[in-house]
Amino acid sequence: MEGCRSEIIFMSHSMDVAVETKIKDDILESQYQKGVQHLCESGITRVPSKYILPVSERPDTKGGEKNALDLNLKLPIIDFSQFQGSDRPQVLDSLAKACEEYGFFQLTNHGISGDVICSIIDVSRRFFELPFEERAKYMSRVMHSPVRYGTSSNQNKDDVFYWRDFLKLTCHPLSDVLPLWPSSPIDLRQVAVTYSKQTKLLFQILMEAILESLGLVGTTKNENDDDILREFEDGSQLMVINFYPSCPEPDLTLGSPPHSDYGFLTLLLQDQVEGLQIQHEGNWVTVEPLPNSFVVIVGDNFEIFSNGRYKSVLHRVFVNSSKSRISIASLHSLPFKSSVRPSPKLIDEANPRHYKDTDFASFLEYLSSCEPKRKNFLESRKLN
Ligand SMILES: O=C(O)CCC(=O)C(=O)O
Ligand SMILES: [Fe+2]
Repeated sequence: MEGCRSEIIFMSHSMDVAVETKIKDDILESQYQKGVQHLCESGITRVPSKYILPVSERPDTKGGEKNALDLNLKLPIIDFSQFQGSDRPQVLDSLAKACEEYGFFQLTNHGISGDVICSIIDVSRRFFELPFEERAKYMSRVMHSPVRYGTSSNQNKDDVFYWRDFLKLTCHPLSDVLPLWPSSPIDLRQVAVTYSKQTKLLFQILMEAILESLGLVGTTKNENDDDILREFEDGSQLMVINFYPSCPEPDLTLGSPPHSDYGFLTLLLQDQVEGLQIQHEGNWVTVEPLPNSFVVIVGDNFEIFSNGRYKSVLHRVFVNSSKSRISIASLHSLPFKSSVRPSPKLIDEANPRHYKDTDFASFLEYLSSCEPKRKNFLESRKLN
């Protein structure tokens, strides 16, 4: 009898512990869902276990953190002003080489003024400095909300969280989405509209040049060649403002996991703080910030459209212990309802079709069904 009683007491005690632990975990989980900035404001001095990556995925392992100089690499830089002049054929060659070998390049002299660039970085910083309650108005766990303040990479799915908060703004069709954008800071809408319109235009001009580098549009244009360019006029555009607070133990975590971007091209603006790395020949290479330039990233849709000739590039973000970092990604693709498929002109006997058709709905389905790590979505679109 006595033994039985103590067993019951022991059981109810261990149940209390289990319930208590569960309640504690739930409270902590709801704290993490509020974002890294909120966590930092509570005065933490260590990285909570929720953000600690397995050793093999930390920034200083897995191929090592390298800069281009150590690897004897010259990361591609394209001077946009040369597109217009007599050097256009050579610049198109460099463009093709960058997209084939690296899946990215840095773009200088692109024509978007320093003022527009400073203003968007400045207003983004002010947004993340707002009181939490103001930012929280835009918090949503629904992946495709037109406006979404969130944290980590996929906060509904990530076991380990990443050291990033973000504000995602759908930019098209502008008149529908603008009233949903944050009304504070007071100048955010106006600054972000100017920035999104100018990056959209830059994307369209770049697309024309890149299609020319693939031999798909050119001096002898025909009607079909222009179809895709016309589709881009009404294409999708998403702006993601990323904020990476400084981190007390940056070696244990990442700001963003290795991933490729979904669309055709991403025009990425980074402030002067290092963090972005691209994967090249198995190494993680830091893309040093170049003042007033864009990092142009080839996305999954473009790899599919080019039938594998241009490569969507894996990239990730590391954080540091002294400075917060801001980046603004402008992601461009065809209209959400369009299908993306390899261009028929890039398919022949020697180079058969390598990818299935895809659309945005299947991407969203993929996102809600599994962890968006590495190149899995693109892998799922590959034939054979
Ligand atoms: O912050 C960065 O440099 C990269 C951000 C990024 O990869 C993204 O928003 O898709
Ligand atoms: Fe990205």
